[in-house]
Amino acid sequence: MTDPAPRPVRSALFVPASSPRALAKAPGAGADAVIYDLEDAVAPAAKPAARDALAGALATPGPALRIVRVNGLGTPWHEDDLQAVRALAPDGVLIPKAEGPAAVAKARDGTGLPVWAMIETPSGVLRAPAIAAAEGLAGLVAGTNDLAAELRAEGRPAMALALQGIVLAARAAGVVALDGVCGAFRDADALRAECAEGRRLGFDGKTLIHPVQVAAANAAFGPSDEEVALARRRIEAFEAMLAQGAGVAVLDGRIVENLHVRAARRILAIAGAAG
Ligand SMILES: CC(C)(COP(=O)(O)OP(=O)(O)OC[C@H]1O[C@@H](n2cnc3c(N)ncnc32)[C@H](O)[C@@H]1OP(=O)(O)O)[C@@H](O)C(=O)NCCC(=O)NCCSC(=O)C[C@H](O)C(=O)O
Ligand SMILES: [Mg+2]
Repeated sequence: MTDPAPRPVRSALFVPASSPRALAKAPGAGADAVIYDLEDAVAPAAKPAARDALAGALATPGPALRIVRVNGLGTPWHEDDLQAVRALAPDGVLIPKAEGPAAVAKARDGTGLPVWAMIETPSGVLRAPAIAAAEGLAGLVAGTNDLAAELRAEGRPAMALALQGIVLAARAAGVVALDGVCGAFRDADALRAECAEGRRLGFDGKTLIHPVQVAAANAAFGPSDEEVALARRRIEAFEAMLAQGAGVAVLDGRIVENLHVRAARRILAIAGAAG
């Protein structure tokens, strides 16, 4: 098992490519990634214009990772979307409703970009390990709205197995795992609770639908000051122990082993990258 790239993706803001105001606002929203959406946020009649609008939106590089969500395999827009994305060369392409590695290969071959895959159907959940292991796959994204509808599930607890399966598949393949959106975008408490739950499950970050949600996700999925301080102390304790020729250290009454040091280094890398 390898670890996801240290570039943090604590927050990934969906922005409808059909909304000029949102397109203008997204790069400055403070999210680690912006997902330019051509799929569900864009009405069928608006799709060609939304595709054209991406050229302007992606013209200026920004600090955020820039990913375009195309319409799915089997829709009338998929091929044109892939072609447009190849020409625009963002940082990645996101495929919705992924149900197998073939869809990943098609997106990778069609765009030449790292592929992100939404897991949001029962078949997608069951095949998440193969999707995550596909060549060129950078991350899995839980699509909790579609998934809830398809499962006829009510609320996140009813989707626990699926969410854990997505994290499990991502971890086994060493790719990033992003949690689904919190649709109640004016409800700060609901968002905080979902972020905390997502982090406990092991997700690296959360997808979002409104700029007002970015700060909470960055805070929840980034290491806290306490975590950074503890990580530093664990590394120091372990290195001091190594210098004395011992195999494990003890800090605050708890054992510190190699695995804790690896986790501590990852925390420091994320904290450093996130500034
Ligand atoms: C939900 C919204 C429709 C609300 O929009 P609005 O009513 O315009 O909100 P505000 O008036 O509060 O907006 C204030 C300003 O912020 C800009 N804005 C709003 N949302 C975004 C955004 N996502 N990115 C960038 N900027 C944004 C507005 O333009 C206002 O700007 P200004 O006028 O200049 O002040 C809207 O937030 C929205 O459309 N959100 C995205 C919805 C979306 O992308 N949905 C699809 C992805 S989620 C999904 O598909 C889940 C998954 O597939 C699953 O199955 O679970
Ligand atoms: Mg969806």
